[in-house]
Amino acid sequence: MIEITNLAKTYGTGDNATAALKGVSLTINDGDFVVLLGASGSGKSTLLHTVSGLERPDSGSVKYSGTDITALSDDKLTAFRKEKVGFIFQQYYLLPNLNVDKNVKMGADLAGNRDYRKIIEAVGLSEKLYKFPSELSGGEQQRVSIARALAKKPKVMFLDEPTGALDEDTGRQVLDYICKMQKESGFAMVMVTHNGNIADMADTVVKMNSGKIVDTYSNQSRKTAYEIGW
Ligand SMILES: Nc1ncnc2c1ncn2[C@@H]1O[C@H](COP(=O)(O)OP(=O)(O)OP(=O)(O)O)[C@@H](O)[C@H]1O
Repeated sequence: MIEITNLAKTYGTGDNATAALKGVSLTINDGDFVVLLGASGSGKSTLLHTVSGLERPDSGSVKYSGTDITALSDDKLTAFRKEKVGFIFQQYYLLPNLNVDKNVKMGADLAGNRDYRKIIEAVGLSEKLYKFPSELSGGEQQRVSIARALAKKPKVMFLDEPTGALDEDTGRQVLDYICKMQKESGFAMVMVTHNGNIADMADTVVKMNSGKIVDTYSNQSRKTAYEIGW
């Protein structure tokens, strides 16, 4: 369980100050799929970054099963990110000089996971094992980044606009892969998206405005990537 309490973060100072988070509290249960919605600049990415330990908040706490990651030293926070969380971003951050196999192996090595070829197969890239990122389509590159994140066997997966750069067909395919993997592995997922339809796939939907949570609701049942509008 992740307990987020009174999280606040301001960028810049004086006339340049922007309060990106103004006291956000939220509980994320194990295995939950949470979708974060809100207008541009409402604080979604800042929330994702502070909850995942990529950035430090100014105040408030983020407790993973009781451990407050905001109180960890830099070294311990880095170790926490390596061991516990996975990231999938709109930009894929693949290493251009490593082939598909090696890019995914990098994630797998962090978790001592020798079974990572199965994940490459599950995202449908077994045929592309020795291709370099520049030789792949956008959707294929995104699937490599998903496979790399999954290979870490994270407890929580953070996704920032994972389908933002993809066409509808590829976007649905990628979301379907992610959800299948989530069902199998049982990790929690927190996804930022501008596509409001994806909210129908979530357990919990959180709406942000101006650095605050303005609405939270749960869906009775989750739709699949092929059942939602686009
Ligand atoms: N590194 C930064 N330096 C200064 N201001 C920042 C920084 N990162 C974010 N901000 C500001 O904080 C506010 C919240 O930004 P954030 O990226 O969290 O919003 P968002 O809801 O994710 O937006 P988008 O949907 O456009 O990605 C915005 O006003 C933004 O300009």
